[in-house]
Formats: sequence, C-alpha cells, structure tokens
Amino acid sequence: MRVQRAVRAAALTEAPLGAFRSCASRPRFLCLNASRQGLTLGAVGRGRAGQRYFSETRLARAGAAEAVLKQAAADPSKLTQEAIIDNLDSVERGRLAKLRNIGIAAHIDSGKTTATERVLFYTGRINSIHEVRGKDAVGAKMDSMELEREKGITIQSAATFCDWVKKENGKDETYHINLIDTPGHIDFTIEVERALRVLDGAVMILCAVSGVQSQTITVDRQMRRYNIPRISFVNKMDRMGANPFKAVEQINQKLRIPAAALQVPIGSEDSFNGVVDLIRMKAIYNDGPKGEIIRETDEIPENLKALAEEKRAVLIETLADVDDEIAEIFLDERTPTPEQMKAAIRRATIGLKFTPVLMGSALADKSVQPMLDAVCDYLPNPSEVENLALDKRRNEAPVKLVSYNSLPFVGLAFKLEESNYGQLTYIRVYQGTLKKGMNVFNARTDKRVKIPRIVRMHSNEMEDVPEIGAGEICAVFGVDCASGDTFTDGGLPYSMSSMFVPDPVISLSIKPKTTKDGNNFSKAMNRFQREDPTFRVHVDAESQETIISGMGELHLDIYIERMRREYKVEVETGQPQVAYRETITQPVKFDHTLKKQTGGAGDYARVVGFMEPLELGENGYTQSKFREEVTGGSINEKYLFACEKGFVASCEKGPLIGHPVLGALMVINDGATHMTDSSEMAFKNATQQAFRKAFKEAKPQVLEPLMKTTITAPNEFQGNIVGLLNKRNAIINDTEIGPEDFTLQADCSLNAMFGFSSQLRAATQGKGEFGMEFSHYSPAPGQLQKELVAKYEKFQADRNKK
Ligand SMILES: Nc1nc2c(ncn2[C@@H]2O[C@H](COP(=O)(O)OP(=O)(O)OP(=O)(O)O)[C@@H](O)[C@H]2O)c(=O)[nH]1
Repeated sequence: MRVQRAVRAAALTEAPLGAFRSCASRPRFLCLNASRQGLTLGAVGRGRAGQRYFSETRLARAGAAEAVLKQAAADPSKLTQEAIIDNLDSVERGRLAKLRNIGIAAHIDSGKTTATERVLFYTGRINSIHEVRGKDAVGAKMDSMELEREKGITIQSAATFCDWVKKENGKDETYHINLIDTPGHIDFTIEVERALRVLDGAVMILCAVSGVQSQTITVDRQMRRYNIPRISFVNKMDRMGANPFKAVEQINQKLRIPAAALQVPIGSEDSFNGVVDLIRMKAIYNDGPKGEIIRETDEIPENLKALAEEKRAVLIETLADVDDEIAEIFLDERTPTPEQMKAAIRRATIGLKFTPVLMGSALADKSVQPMLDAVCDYLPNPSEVENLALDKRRNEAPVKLVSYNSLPFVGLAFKLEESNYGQLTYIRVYQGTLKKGMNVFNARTDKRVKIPRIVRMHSNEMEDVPEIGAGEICAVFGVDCASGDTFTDGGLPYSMSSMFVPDPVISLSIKPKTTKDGNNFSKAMNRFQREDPTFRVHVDAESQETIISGMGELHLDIYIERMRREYKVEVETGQPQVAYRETITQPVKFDHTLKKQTGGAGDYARVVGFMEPLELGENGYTQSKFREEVTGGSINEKYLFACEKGFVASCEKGPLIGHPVLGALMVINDGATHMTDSSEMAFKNATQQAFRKAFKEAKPQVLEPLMKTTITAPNEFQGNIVGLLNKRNAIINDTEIGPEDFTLQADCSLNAMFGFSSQLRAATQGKGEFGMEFSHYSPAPGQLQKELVAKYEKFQADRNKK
C-alpha cells in the first residue's frame, strides 16, 4: 500500500513497453494499478548510485488489458514483468505476423506501376488490368492523376492495401499488405523518401535488360538511410536481351549488397513462361488469360536442370556468407532443407545483410504471385522493425515503440494531400489504436485535434473505417498539421524524427498572367508547398518577385502544368536559375558598433566575436551556425536572441550574390549595451552589419550544385555524347558498354546542363536518355563567380538608383 501511494505521488514517467523492458533489471518493488484509465505498473527502487526513484509505466489503455487483469486476479504472485508482456504479446503477435507495409521503388520506367496493377488484380482489389499509357485510355489504377496518365510517369506516390492469400503448409493464410507505389523520376524523390520513412520493407524492381540503373542507386541509398529490408524483382523478363543474372551480379557489385536469385527463368523473351523455384525445386507457370492461375509441378524442364542446380548452389553459398546456421550446414557439407533456407533468407533480409532476387514479367502477367509470396515470407512485419521515438521529458532519449494496439497511441503524419473533402493526412500508426472521434496531440504544436474521419486509401478512392491498429497506414481528414508531425494520445511526450528533405537546386520567378488569377495562384502555391517539402515558394525582398524552387526542371514544370489544369491559372515564368550558395573560407574577427545617438531616443549595440568556416558535410555543405559565448552579461539574453535573428536573416540572403549562406559559424563573445538606446532591433541590425563586413573579409566563395548525371544511349552515339559533356567541363566517372547501349556516369555543374535534353535528343536521334541528381556543392569556377558577383552588384546599384 505504501508503495502504491509512493508511486502515485511520483511524477508520472510514462513509457511504452520497450522502455519499460529495458529498465526491467533495476526496479525493486512493482505494483499494478488498474483503473478506468487503463493499467499502469509502478516501480520503486534504487538506482545504481543508490538514489531512490519512482516510476510508473502505463501498460495499456482502458479495456485493453483484460488478460493481464485476469491473471492478476487469479494469482498476483505470478504477475512478473515477463508475464505481462507475454500476455499482451499473445494478443497482438498473431495479428502483426500477417501484416506487411511495403513500398515499391525503382529506376524510372522499370514497371513499378505495371507490377502494382498485377498485385491489385491478383489480390482481388481491382477487377481488370489497365496499362500505363494503355490503348484503353483508362490508365493504371495507381497513376490516378490526369497528368500521370498522360505522361505515363508516376508523380505522386499512391497508397493502397490488399489481402494476399498464401498457401502455407497446405493451408490458406491471409496476409494484409499496405502498399505504396512511388515515382521513379529523381525530381519527385521526396515521394520516395517519405514512403520509405514509414514502410517496413520494399520491393526493388529492376529491368531485366538494364539491370542496376542510375535511379536504382539512388533508391538503394534511400533504403539504406531508413534501414529498409528489401526483396528484388527483376521485371521485363519478356524483353529481348533479358538477363536476370547480370542484374543479380550488379546488385552484388554496384550496390554492394549480397544477392542471389531464388529462381531461374523458364524460356526467354517471347517464350518466357515461368520460373523454377530454387528452394523447393519446382517449376511455376502462370495459366489463365491474365496469368491468374498458378500451376506448380515437380518436373523441371530438362534443359534447365543443370542451371537450376548451379544457381541453387550459388544461393546456398551466398546464404552461408550471411547466415551462421547455413554457414554451419555448408561447412558440414550438408544440404539445408527448404525450411532452413527460407528461415535464413528471412533472417538475413530483415538483418539487411541480403536481398533475395525474384524474376518475372509484369506486363506479360508472369511470375508476379511468387513475388507476393516472397513479400510475406521475407519482409518483416511491423513488430520486427525497430521504430524509435524521442522522449521529450528525458532529454530526447530514444524509446522503442511497440506496435501493439493496446498501448497508448503514437503516429506519424508522413504525407499531406489536398482532396475534394479537405486536407487528407496520411498517418502511419506506430503504436496503439487510432479511433474515429479520438483526440490526439500534435507533438510539435502541442495542440489537441479531434480525428473526425479515418479512411484507408486505395489510390484515389477511399474506404471509411472506424479505427486503425498499430503498424498500419491510414489517412485522416480535417487534421491541420505539417508533413512529418508526430501525434500521440496526449499522455506520451514523444516525437519521431522526420524524413530527409533534400535542398532544392533550381528556381524560377513566376507570376499569374492576369491579376484576376491572383487568388487561385496563391491557393495553388499554398497547397503545393504544404504537400511537397521540396517545393518552396518565397517572395524576393528586393525584386518582389515570387520565386519557386524545386528539385529539377521537370519538378517545376509539373507544378506549372498542375496550376494550369487544376486551378485554371496561366503563368509567366522567368529563366530557371541555379540555386547557388555562398560560404567563407577563412576565419575573421569582428568588433562592430551600431550607434545613432543624435538627440532623442537613439540606437546602440556593439557585438564582438569571430566568424569561421565550418567543416564541410557529406554533400559539400553544412548549415551555418550561430553561437553565443558571452560571459559577464555584456549583452543580455533578450538581445542575444535578437543577434541570432540577425544572423539567420543574414544567412538567408548572402552578401556576395544574394543566395543562402552555408558552412559559416558566427560566434558572439562580447559586446556592449546602452541603458536606454539599446533595443532588440539595434542588436539585430548590428549583427547583420557585422556579418556583412566580416563575410566579405573572410574570402567568400560562390558554391554551385554539381549533379550526378547518368546518360544511356545506343553505342554508336558514344562519341557525340562525350563531345557534348566535354564542352560542359563535365567529369566522366564511369562508362559501361553493353551489347547495344552504353551507360555513362558524370559529375556536371547544373549551370552547364540547361538545354541539355534538347541537345542530347539532337545528338542521338532522340534515342538518348539522361537523369540528374544533386550530388554536392562545389566552388563555382572563378570566371562564373566574377560574373555572378558583378551581376548582383549591378542589380543592387540599379535598385538603389530607383
Ligand atoms: N516488355 C515489358 N514492358 C514492361 C513490363 N512492365 C512494364 N513495362 C512497360 O514499361 C513502361 C513503364 O512501366 P511503368 O509501370 O509505368 O513503370 P514505372 O516504374 O511505374 O514508371 P515511373 O513511375 O514513371 O518511374 C510501360 O510502357 C510498361 O508497359 C514488362 O514486364 N515487360
């Protein structure tokens, strides 16, 4: 009883099961409190240093912990921590084991949308198959936007869900799959980033002819960033020159992830008609008009037996390298059973040590179902992935979220979309249950919002649901928030880290052609900005022009086109501009006084300190930083805050060419304040003036974005393309010559790449393709720097004259 009171008196330290587990070794006394609010476990004990501590852990929401309570009533002495967890586990595990959240990501045009269309058809989500740019003019389900259907490219990621019935030990087992189809084009990379942030596994699609392509490498990097286990699917096996084993080799070599084929193809090109499953050594064919009937036989075609044995041996050897159990079997010269192989593939895939490779042709309706089986067999369920939140009350200490319905709710808003019914917010529920009508807290704004409506998305259609469980993905209406906000049930002071948002590299000025469209223009700008964090809009303080920035010309073009179609606004745009940056290259001290004291209220502020370059980060830059090291109170807190504001404003528009400043550290370590004449404004202005002066003395430099450029074209045009690149001072890093096409990788300055697409078309009779992705910032050539500085100075002089 004393313990209970002590626990109640203690400040509540709510933690989910994971955190509770990690401190399980130390508590001395435990007590269970069951109330209408739910179930809590109190712990009183002594810490390592002997200090007394109290903590109370909320185990479950109201009504969700009957099993635990029953046990407590039957025999309280058996109520150990393990028993509590086990009780909850038994309720939750069965559901989670059959749940998969997956994304499909790949190089542009690999067949993601086509494959997803098959998945939806075979799982019964859609009744018929429509092709990307198909003759029936319907278009694939997941490319719901008119522009997507017209251009045949995916622009926005689309979410859907389906149930896949898989045969397991002669029984039908139903798996629930939430699926996100993502765009392939690099300009829409944020869509891939945010999908991967919330998914547990991915299918990486490769083209059987091209293998690993430039965008496959980007997708690989993104999957690594979020520790996403993946299976690989070599699509387009019906194409001339298809070679799945070349793709496997390239995954091993270029992506440096151990990979092995789980299948070998039966027939090739037009006569590709199935695969041999190397684990069970069975031939699998697709029958029926749309390949919907799977026929399995033990008879492997005679001409494939040797190849199947050889590739099975490669699979076992590769697994032995990444899995101890198979390594042991391999060293004993035994052969693993299919069950042992499957278990090892699952362990190694989830452990990010391996990717199993499947193959088929989505367009020819071949071998898509085994890929779905592999999703269930080898990709993790939500409880097998570690998801962390940061505990604000404990100095942002990481806590593990557990995808149990009965725990307090934690979810992440990962994507916003404007719909006919208002703002649609996509949420991944990491813990607990989200219910219609429930109040949730936004961890960023600390505001309470009610969830009026929950839907499951099926591309652009939706299905209302009363609640959504842990580990699932849904969308909600009427919730005002930003992309990346964390929601909790209010009890937990958690926030989740958001996704990586790359900086825009290109910008242009934009205005509506007629003033009457101003209203719709602003509406469109607001909406696009909210939906896409890589699309930015600002009004230039000097020119008063609206400037939009994004990831590439196509990215901005798509928004201009959407404005015309969806908002009926015709716009005028300026020339695309490169998003340059400014930086400094040497340290410099400053001691600056702002003084205007000529009768009446004056202005006074003195700031002293230094500026120095910061070490460059991964992409050739680090954000600029401000630090105050004032001792002795020569500048008070309030004014230091104003100094920081001045610094931030200075970094937004650098002194050299008016572009943002990167990699500069400003430290203020002394100064002076006047009793009556100092103000926040005076300190802000003084800091800006000191910044400007010091920046110019610190050998400033203009940085330009360098783009990783990949060009593919038929071999006969190689000379033309190298010529084009040489003219642009590009650095060619790698050239790979295939039987028909060659692929070239180069670093090019973005500035030199304007107009490249039309020149490439002319130089290759329209057969060349290229893709660009931001690589890093690098100092701009001296001549270009001079031109840019001179242009900016002239612009400022002209403006001052006006
Ligand atoms: N021969 C062949 N063509 C295919 C196959 N799968 C897809 N295609 C074709 O490849 C083109 C691109 O297919 P999509 O499904 O749009 O590819 P995607 O990866 O979704 O494209 P983005 O989202 O724009 O990157 C279309 O013309 C498809 O018909 C296949 O298995 N074999």
